[in-house]
Amino acid sequence: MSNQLPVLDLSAADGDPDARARFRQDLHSAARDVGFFHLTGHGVTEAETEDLMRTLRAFFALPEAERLAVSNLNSPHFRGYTRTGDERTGGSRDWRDQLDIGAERAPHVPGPDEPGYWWLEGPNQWPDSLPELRTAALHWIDRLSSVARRLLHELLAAIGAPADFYDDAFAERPHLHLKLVRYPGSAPDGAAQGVGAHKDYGFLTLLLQDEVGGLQVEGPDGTFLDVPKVPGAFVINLGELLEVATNGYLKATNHRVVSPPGDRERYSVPFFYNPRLDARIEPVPFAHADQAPGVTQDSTNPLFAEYGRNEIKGWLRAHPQVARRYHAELLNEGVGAAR
Ligand SMILES: O=C(O)CCC(=O)C(=O)O
Ligand SMILES: [Fe+2]
Repeated sequence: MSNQLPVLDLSAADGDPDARARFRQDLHSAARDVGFFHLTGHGVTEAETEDLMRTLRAFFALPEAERLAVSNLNSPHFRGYTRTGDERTGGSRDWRDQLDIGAERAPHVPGPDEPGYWWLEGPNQWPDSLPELRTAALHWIDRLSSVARRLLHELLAAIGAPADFYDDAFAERPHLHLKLVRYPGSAPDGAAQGVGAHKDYGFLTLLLQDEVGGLQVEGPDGTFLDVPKVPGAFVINLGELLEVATNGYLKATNHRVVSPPGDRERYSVPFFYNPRLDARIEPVPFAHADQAPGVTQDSTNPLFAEYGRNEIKGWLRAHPQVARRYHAELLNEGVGAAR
């Protein structure tokens, strides 16, 4: 099955009251029933998108040595380039390479009384020979945060919650995260795992994908549906913190990427709209709170209301080499127990 997800037009939120009410209704159902949808009317132009994609292609076309010069094995902050095959999801090897980028900040080495998740704050690594990458990526982070902020406000209003309820959680030092990703065709052993089934850890993910396809979302009956590209649209999905925030009324949805056939490459750019690492996500009061079933109980993937804890569990299990090299003490404490 394909193309089953709703397409929502964010510009309707600024339209007449009827259009806005309809938009919120559709947003409410899409977020509650599937947790995945396409978003148009976001205001990001084709030229901006083309600019980012051109830079992304230039990055992956660099000689491997230049990509490895910014390897995340150099970074206790999990920033930089991950080689194909070095990342794991669901305990199995993913077949993609990627560059992890976040807000540009000085390293935050946690003191003895500070939680280990402060390691996630730190500088990015940029390839010397592609200075335009830094400009394009930081611009994209800026643009998409304002789209995500509007969307989160609309979503909260749509479920009958105060739209600004989480503004403090995002104030000053939101832990924004961008990934440039390449799926380089199928792995030699024929395993089809581009990235294994998982949920995202924060509030909202805004994904730009090319035409190749392979992204799949898990439906309520456990089968995975294709999410083909809709021109001009971002794919939006809800992360674990929105599930925590609404006590399970909204669900973080499992998704995965199946490797493209043969040596066909696929590119994607997920942007994760995340709050401050030390934000504690209090339950939001909202109109349907009495229908909330509680958050998903999964002993292999506990959900934490303190965002930094929820985030670092994911990094430690996805990047075992970085974890072993720099964070043995966190592994020993059981932070990010494998799933
Ligand atoms: O590449 C994609 O389409 C999705 C990637 C993804 O789900 C992730 O990196 O969290
Ligand atoms: Fe994801």
